[in-house]
Amino acid sequence: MILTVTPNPSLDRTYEVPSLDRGEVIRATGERMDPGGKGVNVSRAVAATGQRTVAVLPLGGAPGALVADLLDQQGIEVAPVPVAGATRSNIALAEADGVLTKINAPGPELTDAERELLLETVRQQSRDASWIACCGSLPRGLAPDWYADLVARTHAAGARIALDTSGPALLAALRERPDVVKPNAEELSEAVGRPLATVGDAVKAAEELREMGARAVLASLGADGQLLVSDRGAWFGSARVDAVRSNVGAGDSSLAGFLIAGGSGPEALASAVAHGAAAVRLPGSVMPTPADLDPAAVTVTADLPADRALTEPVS
Ligand SMILES: Nc1ncnc2c1ncn2[C@@H]1O[C@H](COP(=O)(O)OP(=O)(O)OP(=O)(O)O)[C@@H](O)[C@H]1O
Ligand SMILES: O=P(O)(O)OC[C@@]1(O)O[C@H](CO)[C@@H](O)[C@@H]1O
Repeated sequence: MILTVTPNPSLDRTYEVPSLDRGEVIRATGERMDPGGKGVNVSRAVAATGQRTVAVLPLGGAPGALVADLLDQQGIEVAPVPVAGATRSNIALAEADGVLTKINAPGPELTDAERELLLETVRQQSRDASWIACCGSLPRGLAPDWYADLVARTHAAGARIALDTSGPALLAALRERPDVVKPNAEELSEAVGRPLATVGDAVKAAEELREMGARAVLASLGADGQLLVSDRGAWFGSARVDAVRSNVGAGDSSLAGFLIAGGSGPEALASAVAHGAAAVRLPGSVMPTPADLDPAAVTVTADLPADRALTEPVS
């Protein structure tokens, strides 16, 4: 079973708009609602493959009830932590030319009792977990070392940890040796404090994250593909996508693909890339089913294209 932990889930509301004109009333041409938050998306993607997953998440207020309903409709097993504050709503504005603007709300502040209940729920659910994916930003009330503490506790109980977060929460948790971390290019650049212009720059940064404690680094580089750096070696994977519809949750879909394929080595990287490529062909944060995957379009190589310039360099 793959357990996911999303301390700050969201109701994701996507509006399709012709274009963004600041200061004007913009009439949306389409709208959709998805249960969101990075770990929630990982659970949705794992469940789409038929594997068992449980999502641990605080839920509160009317948006929280809606998230619970949407997850129920999708058949996702949830271990909810009731909280007094309302679950946040995150807004995505998708323009006709493909540009996506996101507004992520801070979310409710968790009380001491809610924080304890969240940890206790993770502890109870982690008994049958092969992997625990800890994902997303931390809500107010959880200190930056909250993930570090969770990694230390769950490692002691024998589960493997995948971590997808950023900033101080990522840096603190690295010290507890998570089994894999999944930064995107911006998060990787921020963690090492340098710009990334080439695949080689990303490889060096991933190696540095390993020196800081990560056992493996699965770095997602947007349209350029993904990189896996571990004690077994380093590989680069990519897949061509002709029509990108939405990249919301593509990283989460990738992490799910990586974990369901065993969570290490080139086969798991190939699965991560296939899931990322399939996710961007789908609208909003819809997660791919096995029928959406095109494994034949994926290339994985140990011959790293170090000099290749990143399509979207991070400055
Ligand atoms: N434009 C694209 N063309 C082809 N593949 C893409 C594109 N954008 C993303 N992907 C695939 O999806 C993966 C994840 O994308 P990205 O690096 O943007 O993740 P992310 O920033 O973590 O996303 P999120 O936080 O929304 O889940 C990429 O590594 C790649 O495999
Ligand atoms: O604010 P965070 O926790 O960093 O990210 C939250 C979020 O942007 O991540 C998911 C996509 O990866 C969305 O479902 C959700 O809205």
